[in-house]
Amino acid sequence: MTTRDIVLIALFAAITAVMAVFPPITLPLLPVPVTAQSLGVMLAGGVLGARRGGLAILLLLVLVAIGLPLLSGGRGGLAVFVGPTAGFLLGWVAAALAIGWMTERFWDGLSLVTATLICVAGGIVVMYAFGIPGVALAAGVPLSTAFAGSAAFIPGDIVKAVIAAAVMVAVKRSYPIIGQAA
Ligand SMILES: O=C(O)CCCC[C@@H]1SC[C@@H]2NC(=O)N[C@@H]21
Repeated sequence: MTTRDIVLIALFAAITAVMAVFPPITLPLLPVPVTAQSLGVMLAGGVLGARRGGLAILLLLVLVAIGLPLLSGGRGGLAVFVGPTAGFLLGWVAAALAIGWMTERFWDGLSLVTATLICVAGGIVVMYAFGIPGVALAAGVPLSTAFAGSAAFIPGDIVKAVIAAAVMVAVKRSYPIIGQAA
């Protein structure tokens, strides 16, 4: 781990935190907001790779846990880790790791299409695999309701996946971080 790695990890934790300035939007069925922060998660994994991307999101969650109001709506503190969005928060780390791992694996041929598919696989499939059971458990709703309620996030998350993919491809061209010697 170099000084540059630490700076990049802190930078992407900060970028994801800043995305909390967009007000949370609540949809019917579930007490889980639409948030721009899942875009930060995709960017962390897709630009930094698995290890640094996962650490960036972990750092953000540690700062949230110690009470900083870095989640949308100015939320923070330990309570969020037992609330209805706890599964999604855990899924953020898993998603950054998965997106980072897939980006490293497909680095040489990375195109807008590949990067979008990677962000959808990590930022929707992996993230929701943690979030849906988490919200069912914490909010006391059936898994089917958690599943149906979460489907409403998909269109927005696909838009975020395309934006993240465009950034990943642009960064790969101009300032590649993945695939570089530390
Ligand atoms: O702020 C929180 O406590 C976490 C919110 C998690 C929201 C999830 S992330 C995936 C899905 N897409 C969204 O826009 N919202 C949910």
